[in-house]
Amino acid sequence: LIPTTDEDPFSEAVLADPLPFQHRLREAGEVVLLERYGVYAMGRYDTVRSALLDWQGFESSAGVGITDFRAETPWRPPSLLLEADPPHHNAPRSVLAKILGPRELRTMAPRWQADAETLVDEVLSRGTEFDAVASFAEAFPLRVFPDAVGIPEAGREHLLPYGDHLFNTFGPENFLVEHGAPRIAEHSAWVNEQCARDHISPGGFGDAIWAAADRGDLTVEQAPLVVRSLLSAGVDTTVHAIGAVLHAFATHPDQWARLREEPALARVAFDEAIRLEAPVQTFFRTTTREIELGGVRIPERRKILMFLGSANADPRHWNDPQRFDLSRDPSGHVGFGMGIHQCVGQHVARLEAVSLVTALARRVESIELTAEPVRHLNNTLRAWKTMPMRVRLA
Ligand code: HEM
Ligand SMILES: CC(C)Cc1ccc(C(=O)O)cc1
Repeated sequence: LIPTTDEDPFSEAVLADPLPFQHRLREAGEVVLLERYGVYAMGRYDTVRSALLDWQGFESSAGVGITDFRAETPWRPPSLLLEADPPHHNAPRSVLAKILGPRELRTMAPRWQADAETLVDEVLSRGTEFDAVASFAEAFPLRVFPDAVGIPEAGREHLLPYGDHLFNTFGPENFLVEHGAPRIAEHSAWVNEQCARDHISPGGFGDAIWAAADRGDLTVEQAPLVVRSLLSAGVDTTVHAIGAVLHAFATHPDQWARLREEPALARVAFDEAIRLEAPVQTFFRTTTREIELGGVRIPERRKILMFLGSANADPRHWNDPQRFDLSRDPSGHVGFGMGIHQCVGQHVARLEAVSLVTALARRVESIELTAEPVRHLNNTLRAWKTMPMRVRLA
């Protein structure tokens, strides 16, 4: 007998507060049939982790959204990394892994740290009360990342809405997808234009991708799509990850005090916030054969919804999972995925967040919320729209 539920994980209520649904999902079994969509779901840590590692059984090339690319034409050409499996996945992945690796980023660390201090000084010069989303979570990634990719200044306002719609399209065509549909052609046209070689300035990530094509590590047809991956995956995710870190510290003042005593804790704080808040909550895989899990026989070619946020909050694997605790070892969390598709940009994201948090910790004694923060709803992302904050200067 297959555990089933007729709940809608993409409803406004569940997207606004997914924890109660995730608890019911974990309790219902290892694999649960979501009747409303005819797809299967998994919310426990062990099950999600093993499915992510089994890329042969649970493939990405049919898309990581609810639609099966074999049945429906995707709204944009599939990603050569996210929506590809070995062997096609291999070359684009190894090219990006080299470009976005921790060693390559070492040259950017001092520059991003200085940019973060400049931004913090600018914001604090205007006062000690502000909206942390607009002033920091959105402002910092948009200040450093497009320049690091090497795209022109004009039109960067297309980046956030492009990514927001992309992440919505991983879910069903609900109110959120309808909201973004009218302008996505315009955002998409701009994003695709920036991936062309003549829009990329020398020295950045985009230039390195085109250099890989010159070397023959990529074809010239693949290069623009690999640049598109950076513009698709590298903006909204870091914006909402920084929002998650700031929200975690603002709601756990004792952990902010610990960070100020030991600034090196900024790195583990980033991963602990990603574990706890999981800016990327869910995505799908597609079964390539009949798979039996938890006594449930999943037919082949069925979509499986992986709940990363739920896995990161599973009490079967984590002690006191809802606590933001800098003395915890968050390694093994699935907030960046796991296995061959694990986030190739995580070091970029970590460097952005650590740069900003370190700059704040130098100047700010304490942070607190001055009003209830407001959620930004998205079918995939867990995000804040506004986060009213007050700081006390050191
Ligand atoms: C904190 C911010 C971020 C989070 C939470 C995040 C999360 C993820 C997750 C969960 C995956 C796995 C997707 C899957 O298994 O299907 C992934 C893959 C990926 N991410 Fe990130 N990401 C972040 C930042 C970035 C940044 C800054 C970049 C680019 C600079 C990036 C580029 C990618 C790419 C290209 C993939 C596909 C990798 C592959 O399929 O081999 N991400 N990310
Ligand atoms: C969590 C992932 C779904 C984020 C992501 C988005 C887009 C791409 C791409 O390659 O376009 C890669 C990764």
